[in-house]
Order: sequence, then C-alpha cells, then structure tokens
Amino acid sequence: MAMDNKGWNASQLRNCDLQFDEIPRLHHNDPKVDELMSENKPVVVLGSNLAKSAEKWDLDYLERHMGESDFTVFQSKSHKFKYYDDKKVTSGDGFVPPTKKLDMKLPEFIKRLRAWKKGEDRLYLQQGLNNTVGPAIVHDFLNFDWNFCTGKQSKHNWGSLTSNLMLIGMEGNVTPCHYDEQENLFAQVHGFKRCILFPPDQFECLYPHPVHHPHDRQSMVDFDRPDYNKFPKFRQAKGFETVVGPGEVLYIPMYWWHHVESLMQGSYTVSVNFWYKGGPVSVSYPLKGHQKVAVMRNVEKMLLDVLQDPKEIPVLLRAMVLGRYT
Ligand SMILES: CC[C@@H](CC(=O)C(=O)O)C(=O)O
Ligand SMILES: [Zn+2]
Repeated sequence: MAMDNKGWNASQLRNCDLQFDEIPRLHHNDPKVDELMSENKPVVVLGSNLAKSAEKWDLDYLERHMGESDFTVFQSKSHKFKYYDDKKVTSGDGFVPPTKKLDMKLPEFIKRLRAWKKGEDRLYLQQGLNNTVGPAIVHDFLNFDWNFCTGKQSKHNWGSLTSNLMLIGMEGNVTPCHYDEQENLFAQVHGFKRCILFPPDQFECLYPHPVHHPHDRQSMVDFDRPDYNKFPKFRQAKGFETVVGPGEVLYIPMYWWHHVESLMQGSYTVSVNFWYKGGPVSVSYPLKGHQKVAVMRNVEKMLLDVLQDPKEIPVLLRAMVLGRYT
C-alpha cells in the first residue's frame, strides 16, 4: 500500500456518510493552542514531549516491562468496542453486553495480538496506569512532560488529574462515538488513530442512550450503517476529524463527542490519555452546549428518581412540552 508522507493513507479510514472539517494541527508553542483550549475547542498539539518517554513502548518493550499483573482487556466479535457501564445493567432489562471484559497478563495479550487473523474476535487492552506496572514503565511515566499537561491544567482551570488510561489496540479497532465528562489530553504513542469529534451542541444529531442505560454517554447511531429512520438528524451532524500519529496530542474537550478508530491495515496502536476533572462552572446566558447537556443529564436523573419507571419519563416530558412549548 502506498503510504503518503504522513505514514498512512485515506484507504485505511472507515467509510462514513458525513463530511468533516479538519481539527487544527498546531505546534505546541503556537499561542492559538491555548486560545482554542480556552474556548473548549479541540486541537492537535504537535512537537510536545508530553508522552515522548513512551515512544519506545513497542510490544517487545511492553512485554518485558509491564510487569506480571493482570490487565483489563476487552474482547469483541466485531471491530466495535462500545463502552458500557456494568453498574447500570439491571437483571431482566435484556441488555446484551457487546464486549467481554477479561483480565489478561500482557504476554498472553501480545501473543494473541500477534496471532490475530481478520474475522477472529478482536482485543483491546484498556488499563489505567497504576503502580502495578513494572519499574521501567513507572520511570517512563514519571518522565512524561508533566510541565506541559500541568501547565494546561492550571492555565485552563481544569480540576485534578483523575487517571491515565493506557490503550493497546489492534489495527481497525473502533471506539464508537461517545462523550466523557472529563477534559482529555489524548497522547498517541504508536500507530495512527482517526478521531472524529462533534461539539456538545450536536446532542440532537447524535442520540445518546438514556442516562440510566448501560450505554449512557454513547451515541445510539451505528456510524457504519446509520438508521436514518430512527435517527434522521444524524444527517445534519457537523463534525471535525484528524488522524493522530506518534508524538501527537489531541485535546478532546469535556462533553465533546468522539469516535476513535485505529487505522485499518495499520499497525497495533498505543495511546495514553490524561483525564482531568472539569473546572469550576462559570454561568453566563445563554448556557453553552456542554452546560445544557449537563442540565439534561440532571433532569433525566431526577425524573427517574421520582418516577422510578424509565418508561414514564418520555410520557411525562411529552405531556409537559407537546402542544405547550411547541
Ligand atoms: C477509551 C478508548 C478511546 C479513547 C477515548 O475515548 C478517550 O480517551 O476518551 C480509544 O482511543 O479508542
Ligand atoms: Zn472517550
């Protein structure tokens, strides 16, 4: 396959009906980086050393140094790894988990990753970095450019760092479109990932599952085969995209929707994210998109609390709105 000078080419991207604008790709010293971050807009930061100490994290190195503990590995019969909150699975609700959550030692994971053939179940290691990893990985972790990310944390009034998720994925793996309630500096370490982002105010075009559902925060739309009868507004979604490669950092603002795919016919991918709590809420009217999402989440939670039966929520909301606020 002819690689463009970027190290990948468009044939490695999955088909999507929508057209996207490009997410800006700026040098870490460019003042526009902080301008965009302060406006809660995504930006790819080039040339930072945020996770430079991890650039040697290839499979051999990780196998030697990740330690003996079990790591969280998701297994999927398809290329999709749609997250679900097992605490929201209630017996008899008919929910069928789309992935299996396994505990696996790293050598086993790497053996299966190397032996994997198209069509077989896929694996995706998603493990919070903690003190169970070997000393060399701890050393690399301590050598992340903490001045860079802590600098962003304080300049943009983010809350505390909650976790760093290490991700090791197979070529072609997809994390379907969802939003997180945290600020995210997403450091790409090995291989290439295409990231499609939508602002929080596209809520109506992306149809998130109800808050009480195990797939809370995840879009109901299957990007591979959108059901335009059920989700007609998906056609109007206006997104942004980029492909991040080794050494590049994507700022994913809190509440921004993101779909992440490891390029097809590419190598395995390694990423490390930095999730920060949101900062203090400054209220000005009209509320921003992400603040309206937070309001809607609180209304859904309160209604379930008082009504108990989720089926009563749409009935009450329709009675409240249709013919009165329309
Ligand atoms: C969690 C998996 C996903 C990244 C992401 O959604 C995030 O960092 O918030 C990915 O890279 O596949
Ligand atoms: Zn996410």
